[in-house]
Amino acid sequence: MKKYLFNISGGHPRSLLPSIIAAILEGIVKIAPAALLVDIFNTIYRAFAHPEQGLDINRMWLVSGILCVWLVVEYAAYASLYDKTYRVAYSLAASGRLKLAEHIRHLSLGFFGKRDPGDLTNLILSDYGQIEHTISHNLSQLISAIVLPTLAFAGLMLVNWKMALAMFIAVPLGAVLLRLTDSIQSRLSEGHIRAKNEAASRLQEYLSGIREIKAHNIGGKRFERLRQAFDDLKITSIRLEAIMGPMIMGAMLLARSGLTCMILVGGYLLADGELTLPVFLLFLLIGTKVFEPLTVVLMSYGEMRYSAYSAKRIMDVQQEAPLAGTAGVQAHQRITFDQVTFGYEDQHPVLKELSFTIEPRTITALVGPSGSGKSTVTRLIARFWDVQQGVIRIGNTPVTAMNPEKLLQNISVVFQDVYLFQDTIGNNIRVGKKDATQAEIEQAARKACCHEFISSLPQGYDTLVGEGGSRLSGGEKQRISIARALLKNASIVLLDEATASLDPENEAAVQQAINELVADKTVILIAHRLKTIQNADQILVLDQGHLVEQGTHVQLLNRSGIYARLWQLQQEAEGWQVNAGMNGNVKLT
Ligand SMILES: Nc1ncnc2c1ncn2[C@@H]1O[C@H](COP(=O)(O)OP(=O)(O)OP(=O)(O)O)[C@@H](O)[C@H]1O
Repeated sequence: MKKYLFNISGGHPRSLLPSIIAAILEGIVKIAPAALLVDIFNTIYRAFAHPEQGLDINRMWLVSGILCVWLVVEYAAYASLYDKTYRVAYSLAASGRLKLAEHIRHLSLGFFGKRDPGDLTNLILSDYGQIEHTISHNLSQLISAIVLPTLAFAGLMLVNWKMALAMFIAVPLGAVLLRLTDSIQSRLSEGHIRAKNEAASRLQEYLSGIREIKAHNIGGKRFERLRQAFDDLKITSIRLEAIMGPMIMGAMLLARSGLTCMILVGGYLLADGELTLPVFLLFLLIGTKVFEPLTVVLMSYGEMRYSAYSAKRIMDVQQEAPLAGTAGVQAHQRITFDQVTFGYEDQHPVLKELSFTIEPRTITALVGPSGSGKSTVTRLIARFWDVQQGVIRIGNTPVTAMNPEKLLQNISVVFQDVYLFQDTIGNNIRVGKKDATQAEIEQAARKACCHEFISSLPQGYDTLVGEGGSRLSGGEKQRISIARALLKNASIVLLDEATASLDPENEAAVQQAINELVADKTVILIAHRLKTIQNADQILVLDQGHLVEQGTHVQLLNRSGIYARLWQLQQEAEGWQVNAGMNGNVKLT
């Protein structure tokens, strides 16, 4: 129970205290009128036993009056309970969701490789939703189910212990039966959450890949994966209800069988004269009232177990260690790779014993075949992952000792696939510097050659871009991301050259924007077209994770190695021209 409360409260069980106290008070308020009912029974019984005295109508008025006033007290207790539980439930879930999202941001990107996006979405939305429901509904029911029977048991023991024992004798048996189902429930909940995550991931894949699905006409196949995921979800949902339902029902009926037991015992005690009729009626009345919350809580037992599993999933992610490091970062420092070996999976290194130095304020180009590890080098400098062997230093400090946030303040990254937030263009540029003024934003946009096209839009910088920037062209998105980087003005620039897929006009604009960005910076550039890096201070040639050549453009050409071969190939490709004849045939010359 303690661990359950600890987990569902996100490690802050004290925050549940107001709602627990409110639930206990509400339980007491609910059971208290039972004592008045005894008095009414007695008054009526006396009137029947001694007809000559008649019914004490004044006492009936008095007790009814107190019961009326008590309704107001009950209302106040309910209102306080609702206020406390809903406030706590929604506050805990809201702050927990944000805390978790913030925590995830501090984890290495390796964490995201292990989890599906649907899994993480469900974790933040659905698992917290489950906990929200448990705190707002099930927790007060659980407290009622503990408080009411306990108080009733204690009180009734004083009235007639045999009847009290008979009434409650089966409750522990029901509880034991329920405990026995715990491991089955956990396994079923786990399977259900897994199926839910898979369905969410497949749905996300289907929706985000809808363009490719249409273009390649693969709807049927992809839809099959989606259908399969939803089928699995249906099967696990039915299995969860079909197996757990009868078990919970069984426990519930077992617990309630105490009522029958009590009626039998009461019959014998009445016959022996050990029990008076009013007391017997009192037991009957309280019996039905006490088993009510117990029944309700047993009906929600499955939900509570499910939320315990949701809470465990959340706690597991919260316990993932964020990237460590506290050291600050100085601008314009040398970057050193010293015998660096790294693999996304431990057994498969993609960079092998890599050593090189990048001097401040120089341009280093990374060249090599696809999959040789160029992007990985840039990701390691930004510490998206930590290396397994060797060390990367900026100045004399290993990046693993640096505070990841401070490190990233010193780095501008321009990816090939630009992601824009669903916000205005101005705010997308402001990502580079939170407190930037409109003038600074426009200045950065001018340098990045995008001010003109932004100004030509009807709402200018206030134009909303679609999700991921879907309403802008590739070149426009590139320039906006360069404007962001210009505004950030970090001393290290990691650049994935992206001009290859642009039309000549956009390419020239993006190239001009890049030239503005890299001035006086330490630049690490992933180069796909070698003609753009002839003036780089050094070129590192990677092949299957090894550094195979290093030097300037001229030095590497003279070595007649891989770089010279790649250069030759690209020169030949540049010489080709596409001539489309009148008949539409395409000819390479
Ligand atoms: N997130 C990841 N998880 C697992 N493996 C990865 C991941 N990213 C890249 N890899 C693998 O690491 C290797 C190096 O990839 P990397 O992206 O660094 O190469 P690259 O030289 O930049 O390739 P390209 O020029 O095609 O972009 C490849 O074999 C790739 O499949």
